[in-house]
Amino acid sequence: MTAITAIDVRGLTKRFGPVTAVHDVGFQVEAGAVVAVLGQNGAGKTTTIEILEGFQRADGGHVRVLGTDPAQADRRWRSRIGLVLQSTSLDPQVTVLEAVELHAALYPNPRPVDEMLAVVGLTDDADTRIGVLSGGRQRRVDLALGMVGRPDLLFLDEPTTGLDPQARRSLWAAIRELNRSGTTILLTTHYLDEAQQLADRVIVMSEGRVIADATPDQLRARAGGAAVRFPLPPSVSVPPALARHVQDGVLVMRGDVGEALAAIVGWARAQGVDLQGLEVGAPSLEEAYLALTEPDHEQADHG
Ligand SMILES: Nc1ncnc2c1ncn2[C@@H]1O[C@H](COP(=O)(O)OP(=O)(O)OP(=O)(O)O)[C@@H](O)[C@H]1O
Repeated sequence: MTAITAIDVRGLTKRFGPVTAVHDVGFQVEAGAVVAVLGQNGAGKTTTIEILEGFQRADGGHVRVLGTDPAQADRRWRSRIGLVLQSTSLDPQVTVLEAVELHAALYPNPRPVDEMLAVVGLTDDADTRIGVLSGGRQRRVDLALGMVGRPDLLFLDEPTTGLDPQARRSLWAAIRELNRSGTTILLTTHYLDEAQQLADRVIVMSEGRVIADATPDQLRARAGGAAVRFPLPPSVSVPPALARHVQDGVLVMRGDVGEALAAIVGWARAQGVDLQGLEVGAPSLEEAYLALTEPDHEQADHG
């Protein structure tokens, strides 16, 4: 592919009756990048991505995907796009091998099917009927179908929702491998660790608008300086001055690290609390994301 910009969106708007689902959205995705689109339920992610995939029409704005307006796209364009949708209905009677072979036949230059099965860790399940696979293994089949056509651009909608940690890690490895081979990837996820692991850039949507477009590290840096974190052991209670910094069972203090440490260490010594698990570091991507999308989320600055 010669174009440098795989996705170019400007002033994109989409309304459903009185609801403006997408409002003046703009972003670009460079060829070769992995970009994650994050946002709460109803933020407008699916609508935006379905417009990029050519499944919905925009009401306004400029959209180019691999240099083409998806609303006008032809089969050749479609053969350069891979899709892993949130839910796929596969024929439970066909085997894994058959499903991937059938799908590969739709593309002009597919990957060898056995190689594809190896990448997603399904070699041993090649002859298993899809209906008897676990949910996680079915998700690997979805991924194999999305990747087998050697797409220039892959849309991944919540690729690892519901998978166990090992399966998620091996799917991340498969996604990275595909990206290294040159595929641009746009993914949606509700897992911040997934975005941190995979994405070069994160686009955060809220109420139909883009509210942040930056690298994960930039978002973390924007969320404030280092924080001191201490996951509270069960049944340990903290005094009121510290209690207001507790979020989901974790004591999180920002601001002057020395002061925060002194307060925690002083209290822990007095109470005989073991400080195993105490950490000092930049805010996690999850903390940065929550600060952006939930304005009331506690931005604890101790004192
Ligand atoms: N076909 C439709 N008809 C009417 N309203 C719709 C339609 N599709 C989406 N919406 C509305 O548009 C807004 C954006 O929805 P969208 O599905 O794009 O959000 P999302 O960020 O993908 O959410 P989720 O994380 O739940 O998938 C919501 O208010 C939703 O109710």
